[in-house]
Amino acid sequence: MAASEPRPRVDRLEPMTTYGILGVGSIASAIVTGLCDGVSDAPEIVLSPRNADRAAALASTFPSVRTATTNQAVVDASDVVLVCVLPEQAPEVLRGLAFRADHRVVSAVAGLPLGDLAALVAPAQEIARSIPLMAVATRGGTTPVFPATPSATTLYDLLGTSLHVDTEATFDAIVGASATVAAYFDYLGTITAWLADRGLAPGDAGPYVAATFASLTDELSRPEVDFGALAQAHTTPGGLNEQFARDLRQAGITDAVRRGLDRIHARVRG
Ligand SMILES: NC(=O)C1=CN([C@@H]2O[C@H](COP(=O)(O)OP(=O)(O)OC[C@H]3O[C@@H](n4cnc5c(N)ncnc54)[C@H](OP(=O)(O)O)[C@@H]3O)[C@@H](O)[C@H]2O)C=CC1
Repeated sequence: MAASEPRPRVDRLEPMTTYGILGVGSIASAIVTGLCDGVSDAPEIVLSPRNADRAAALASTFPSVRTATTNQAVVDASDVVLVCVLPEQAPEVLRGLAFRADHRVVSAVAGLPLGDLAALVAPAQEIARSIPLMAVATRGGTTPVFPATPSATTLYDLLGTSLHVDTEATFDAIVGASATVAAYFDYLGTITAWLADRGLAPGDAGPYVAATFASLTDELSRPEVDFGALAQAHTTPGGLNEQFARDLRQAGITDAVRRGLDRIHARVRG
């Protein structure tokens, strides 16, 4: 199945769950799309009013989606509240809202610790952090959740697979690891620019590099993925892949990646 083709939904939705979403940006749009696109019994979803154009576009595309007039109206109408605002916006947005004890809260906000989140949404008890990626739009996301509350695991199993994480420190390490995507594209961009500098038309260089790495997707899709074995499988002794990997290691790239991750982890842990 192509990566962009929506997967069939696994039917594990609790009956009558209404999702409320605070912050209708990129990740919220992906979640709404994954919950609703091609789904005949999509859940009711209530969107916060800010970013009205994006909310209106989702509401007009999916019949079970509507926009509330205030953030409090989103919370009042919802069983499960998804927090999808930016980290710096979250305390102010949540502080002004009244939650019920039976509200379930799932936060996508990177860097907002569970304890701080719990204080902001009190008296709600069932609270989880999560790291959704854009693949949730096609129900192909693997989403780390901490703790693995029923509402968080149900939601992300509908959107692909939930990954249950045991401690908040490990969860924050995954937040750090998820910050490596821009660097990955920068790496591919560097290879593309280098090829263009050596005469390949820029319009051909990008698609060539993209196709080279896209062709590896199947190898990444296996549940028992082993990066050491994959590296070995792509290495001929004395060959070009071996030389390039050695050059990068000797230049300190591996250590730089670890140091960068350490710095991100420290930042996420505050
Ligand atoms: N994008 C991603 O791949 C991932 C994102 N996340 C997390 O998800 C969260 C959202 O990220 P992302 O979707 O990329 O960010 P966006 O900036 O795209 O979305 C945030 C949205 O929140 C809205 N907003 C701001 N203030 C309020 C408010 N008072 N009430 C209601 N809505 C408000 C913003 O509106 P406006 O534009 O008008 O300011 C914007 O639409 C972040 O905390 C991020 O850490 C986590 C994993 C992956």
